[in-house]
Amino acid sequence: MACIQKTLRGLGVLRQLPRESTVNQTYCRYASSYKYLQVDLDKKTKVAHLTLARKPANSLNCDMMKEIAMATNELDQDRDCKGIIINSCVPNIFSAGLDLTELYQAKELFFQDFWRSLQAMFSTIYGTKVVTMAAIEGHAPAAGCIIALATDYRVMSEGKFNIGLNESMLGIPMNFWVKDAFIATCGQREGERALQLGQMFIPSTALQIGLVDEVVPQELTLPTVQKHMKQWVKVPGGARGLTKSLIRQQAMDNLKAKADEDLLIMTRHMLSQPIQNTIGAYLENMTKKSKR
Ligand SMILES: CCCCCCCC/C=C\CC(=O)SCCNC(=O)CCNC(=O)[C@H](O)C(C)(C)COP(=O)(O)OP(=O)(O)OC[C@H]1O[C@@H](n2cnc3c(N)ncnc32)[C@H](O)[C@@H]1OP(=O)(O)O
Repeated sequence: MACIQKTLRGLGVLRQLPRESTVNQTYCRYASSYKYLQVDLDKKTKVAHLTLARKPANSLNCDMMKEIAMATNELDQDRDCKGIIINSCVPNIFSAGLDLTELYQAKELFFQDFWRSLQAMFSTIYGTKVVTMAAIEGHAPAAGCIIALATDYRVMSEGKFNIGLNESMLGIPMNFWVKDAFIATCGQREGERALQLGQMFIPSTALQIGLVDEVVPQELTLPTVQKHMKQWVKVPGGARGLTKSLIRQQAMDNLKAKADEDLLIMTRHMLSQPIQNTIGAYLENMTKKSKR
């Protein structure tokens, strides 16, 4: 917890977090606190479900990313929470990645807030001591994939879904902490290939390269994650949590140390005319596609 708070403070996000909620004995303590999430903590199992709930595609706008960081931070501090399952209430879409409508023609100040919120969302999930798992019941491109990469265990549904980091296909260069998270999960060779090509993977290939840990029929995705979570939370939390920190601390420290530099580089790239043109064209295509 101290580690996450230090990082969030470093990223300038902690001051935006709400004060710790007052403890009450309700079953779902967090249920109505968020606009774009449903957060339910089961005090018996000590497992929370953090459900992404921004229709139509769970595209991640600035406020939603802040909410995800806040909710994860709140659960991280809750003695009644040992595990967080991230899933989606949008059929066939885990998350469509960053909200491109907010990135298009963004003002610099807004973009900075947006990018810091992305950094905070990732580092809060990546750095929490509690067990985190993703139930990926549909598409998970770009920042959707980044949320999944931040967790400890990923189960994806069979089907015509894609997961991966397609940024270079959008003309957008990869940044260091996303690259590091991908390579930590899939290895150097896959990283070199997949990130340069901006490759998206169908579930079976994602499984082969280690991007997800299991692929199951869609209706079994959440139950499978719940089954694994039950096992993981039985491991003594102190030892497991410290082991997790030991493994992830270096990446957390790097992100904290280089967050401002990352922001500067991404501001320059993302607000540049060529990338703005690409995002504009991409949005136009999506609008045409959904009118068809
Ligand atoms: C950009 C910075 C990069 C820097 C590199 C560092 C790493 C940064 C991290 C991440 C970068 C990103 O996340 S960029 C976003 C990339 N996302 C995508 O490329 C996905 C785009 N969407 C899709 O491919 C598809 O929508 C889908 C496969 C997710 C689902 O397809 P489906 O056919 O089921 O649905 P529709 O395409 O009709 O979409 C429904 C609805 O949602 C809107 N939508 C979808 N995606 C986005 C989005 N990313 N932002 C905003 N809006 C989105 C789409 O327009 C439809 O809207 P309408 O119904 O209103 O038309």
